[in-house]
Amino acid sequence: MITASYEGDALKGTIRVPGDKSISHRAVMLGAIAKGTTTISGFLAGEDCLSTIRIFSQLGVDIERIGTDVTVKSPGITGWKNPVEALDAGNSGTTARLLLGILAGSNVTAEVTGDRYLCKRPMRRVTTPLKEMDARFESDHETGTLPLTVKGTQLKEMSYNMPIASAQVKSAILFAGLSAQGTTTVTEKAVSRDHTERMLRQFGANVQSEATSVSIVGGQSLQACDVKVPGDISSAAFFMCAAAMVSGSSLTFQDVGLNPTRTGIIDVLEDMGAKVSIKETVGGEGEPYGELTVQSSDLRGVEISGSLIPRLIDELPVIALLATQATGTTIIKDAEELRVKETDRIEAVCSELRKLGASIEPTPDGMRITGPTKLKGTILSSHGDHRLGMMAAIASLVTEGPVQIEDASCINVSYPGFFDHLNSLTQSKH
Ligand SMILES: O=C(O)C1=C[C@@H](OP(=O)(O)O)[C@@H](O)[C@H](O)C1
Ligand SMILES: C=C(OP(=O)(O)O)C(=O)O
Repeated sequence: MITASYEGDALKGTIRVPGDKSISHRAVMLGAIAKGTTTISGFLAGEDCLSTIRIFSQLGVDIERIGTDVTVKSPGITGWKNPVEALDAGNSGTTARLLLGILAGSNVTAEVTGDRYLCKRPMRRVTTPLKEMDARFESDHETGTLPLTVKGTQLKEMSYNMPIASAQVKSAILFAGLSAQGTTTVTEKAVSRDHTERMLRQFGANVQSEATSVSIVGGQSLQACDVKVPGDISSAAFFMCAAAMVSGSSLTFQDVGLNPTRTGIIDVLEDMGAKVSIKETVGGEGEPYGELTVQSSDLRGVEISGSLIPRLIDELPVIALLATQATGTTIIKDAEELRVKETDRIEAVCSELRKLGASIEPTPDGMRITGPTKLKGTILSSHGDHRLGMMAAIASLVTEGPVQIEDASCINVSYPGFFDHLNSLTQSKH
């Protein structure tokens, strides 16, 4: 149990959040598919991305990590070997789903598993379309969940209309398409994060994007390269929301990722009345990043829905907290995907924020929050979900009395050093 006691502390200063989780996973994966040496700087050494490193090491890729610098030396996908033990993705949905797509067209047979949370999350969203490409999966249960055995085989092309906006599903199919015969196309209902497409191009692949469709020609080989990972805007979001809601705050984020498919949080903060300024340093085909400053302000409730949802899906727990401090009602809809994350984030966010006295109601595809409410500290559970754990810690900035957090160690999944940053930014006597 961790006690978070930061009542009313303004956040001030400059922060560099750890590397982007989605980009770190993909850098290791593409480095492992390409033959040769890939270097990664700014890698996120959180538990999820360490699971990805461990798995590709088991497949025979030589991966060395010193802090946030990683070197991937690979014989290329055709040189991978069958792992002796199951590939354990831990808590990481991204690792598991992208891996299923990559292994489907490899010449490896492997069992993929995960922790007790991941083994409950749906995998048919990737295995069903991959089977249309002739992928082979075996399991001794009918639930469509992990553990699953993949028997790599020659895949065929496919055109797939995705029923949900999910970068994990899109990426799994694009990775399978890379080793399939012919051209594979995926079409989304709304654009999800495009890190896979951008990084495939960085590794020399020809990937065509048009509106909500992405196409890849199979049989291309990738060229190892150097990848720079910017700071994770989904991690920064916790402190962005904190700075927006605690009076007297002004916080600057350096080298934070500003990929437009991820910046929904900035749009929402601005809509709610927060002061945000941006200095973009790099654009173009790689990953845009830059400097961002957030200052506190009076906030108002807003509606968050439609194509905005995939651009801020992981930020919704902390946005719900923020909405408790805004005047009026915030409505989050079209976000049913929250129900199949590390936990059911609609039920878990509502039940934890209610314990603090928030006025928040779950709906089938989101939540309704009315504010502003003066919250009161108590014991909260992370439900084993890193984003819930960080939401609870940030809540303690606006509660009367401390928040005690059960099972806070899961925060290391995406944000190692989170409490060190919180302590240094609040500059109080912690
Ligand atoms: O592709 C990715 O790196 C991710 C995609 C999102 O999941 P979905 O694809 O399930 O929406 C997101 O929630 C997850 O944290 C990371
Ligand atoms: C949902 C998340 O990740 P994943 O799906 O990779 O477990 C997350 O980081 O909030």
